[in-house]
Amino acid sequence: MTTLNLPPIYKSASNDLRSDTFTTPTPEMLEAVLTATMGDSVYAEDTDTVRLEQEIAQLAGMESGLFCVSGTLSNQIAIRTHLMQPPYSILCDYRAHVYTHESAGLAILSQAMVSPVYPANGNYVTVEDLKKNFIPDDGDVHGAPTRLVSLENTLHGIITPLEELVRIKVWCMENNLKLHCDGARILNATAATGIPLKQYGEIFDSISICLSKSLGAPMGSILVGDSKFIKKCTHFRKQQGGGVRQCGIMSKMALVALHSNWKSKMIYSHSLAQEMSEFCKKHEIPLESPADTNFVFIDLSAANMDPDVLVKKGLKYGVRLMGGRISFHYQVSKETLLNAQKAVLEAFEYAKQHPYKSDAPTAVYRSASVEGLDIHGNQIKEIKTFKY
Ligand SMILES: Cc1ncc(COP(=O)(O)O)c(C=O)c1O
Ligand SMILES: C[C@@H](O)[C@H](N)C(=O)O
Repeated sequence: MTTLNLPPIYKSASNDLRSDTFTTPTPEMLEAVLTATMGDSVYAEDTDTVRLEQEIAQLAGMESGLFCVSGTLSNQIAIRTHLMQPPYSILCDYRAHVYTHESAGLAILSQAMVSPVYPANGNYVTVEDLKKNFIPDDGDVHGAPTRLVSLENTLHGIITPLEELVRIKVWCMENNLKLHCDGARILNATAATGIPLKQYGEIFDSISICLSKSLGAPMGSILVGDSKFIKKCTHFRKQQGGGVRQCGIMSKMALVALHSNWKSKMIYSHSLAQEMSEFCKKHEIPLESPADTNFVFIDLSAANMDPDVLVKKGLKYGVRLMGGRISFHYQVSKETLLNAQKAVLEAFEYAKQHPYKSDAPTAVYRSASVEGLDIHGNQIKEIKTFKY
């Protein structure tokens, strides 16, 4: 095994709590690239990619898998493939990524209306919530009948209980609805609950499984479903520019991540989130939702906390934050957790003296670096306000 002399750019994301998307490739992943297969993936000729797709599909108990360069692409082509003959609509949580953060893909690619669902329990959607927002295909020309339910598990790090997923599945079958899972962090759910991915696979018609989130690969997702469905998704993937050539470079790094002890890595990140959650509770810092897995969501409005102050406190302690969402992943160090706790507590104490109220719409994520540089590398005059 050669020892690559990596340039500093490959610094680990040990102090980056903006998202679990910020993990950087490990030296082992980079070494593996040197022996990656080099087939053209548009023709499904790349052995490492085919292997990755098959391994993930098998893990999920599904017939086929398809490599997508992003979770957004994976979600959008899945939903597009399930839907036939508009007008139609989909049901999803009002916070769902497919609805709020995929650039209106549902409206543009699928021509779908969305009925956003507000869970009565505040955390995860139940079948009762869905029934309240269901649009029947009863011939009424005013409506866009519900054709698909898209769930996100985990959503904001919250796990939907298996029994609720089963209840939703039964209802979907009774109403001839497709059921998709945005499983960007379904591996976190399976690591936290011990429920095999295959059991989730029995419930959903399709699952988008991100490689680039807590699993720690640098890129990509695997969309799983039955073979006929995946064959059609391949068509939409090409249409959307997702047919990539020598994909083995990416697939080999994902295989390294998949063959590592990913469950214990995720459980470690969940333990950090738990420590942060307990710390917040100890100091009566309000949280938006339970820290079931790798996220802690500070309730900024209840805390009267200015997200910009929190981000700046983070920088003071050498921690990268984006706002009230604090994201943990396996590369985060214990030292970073302690520094983040200092930053959060100081921001909370500051908020007591300078309560922050804002009715302005706030972005949830940001595309600019928290180090004060925008995406073009120009110095940001001031850090933008955003919700998380
Ligand atoms: C829940 C969820 N779904 C889907 C995505 C989209 O994944 P990608 O960023 O790879 O498009 C993300 C963000 O990365 C996400 O957080
Ligand atoms: C920014 C957002 O799209 C990404 N999925 C995240 O959770 O960080």
